Amino acid sequence: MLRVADVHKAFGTRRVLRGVSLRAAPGELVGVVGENGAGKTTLLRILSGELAPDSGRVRVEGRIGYCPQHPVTNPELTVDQHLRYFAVAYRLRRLDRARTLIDRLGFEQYGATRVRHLSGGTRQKLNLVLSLMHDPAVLLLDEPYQGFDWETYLRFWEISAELRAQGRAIVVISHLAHDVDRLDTLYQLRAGTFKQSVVGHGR
Ligand SMILES: Nc1ncnc2c1ncn2[C@@H]1O[C@H](COP(=O)(O)OP(=O)(O)OP(=O)(O)O)[C@@H](O)[C@H]1O
Repeated sequence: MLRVADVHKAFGTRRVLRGVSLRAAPGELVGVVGENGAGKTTLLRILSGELAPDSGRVRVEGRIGYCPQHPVTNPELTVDQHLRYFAVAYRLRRLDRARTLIDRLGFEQYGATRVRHLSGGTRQKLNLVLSLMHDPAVLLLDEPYQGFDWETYLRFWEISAELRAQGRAIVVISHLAHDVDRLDTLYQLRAGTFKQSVVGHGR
């Protein structure tokens, strides 16, 4: 469960978020849209705890999985080294879930490849797996399918639908109008606040 109430954030004189409130319940798939520079990434960084809001409340129940807009990977480490590194950070004993996700996203052949030799789309697949491998209760995904080919894009939504059915709360930043049908709730960020619509087509 994620609850956000009246969050404000300014950078200097630029007031990016001016009273943003949002809820994502277990089993709810929430989309956040808005123009470039509207403040979507800023909001997700605040929800993940990476950035402090100037004011407002953020309450998260359960573990977070955060897939940031720009991969957090190290170009010199291999895919498998990333898995091991994140497994330690997440205190995971097994990598089964990460391996299953990698198989489903179709990059199992790159385990021993350094990230700097991966394509942009494959790097983004790894970024997504790193955010999901500990089975978080609350997923914060910032344009998670950037650079994905069509098949992988569809696979991403299939995985999201399964996680929603398993009771995970999911917040996805999206640019694509045709994603709307997959969501339960859509928040449009405009002039620093939300306009919310219940779309409910996703089920
Ligand atoms: N660390 C920062 N310091 C100063 N300004 C920032 C910082 N981070 C974001 N901004 C500004 O805040 C505004 C919102 O940026 P943000 O990245 O949140 O937008 P966005 O909606 O995610 O955009 P996009 O769709 O292009 O990814 C922009 O004007 C940006 O320049």
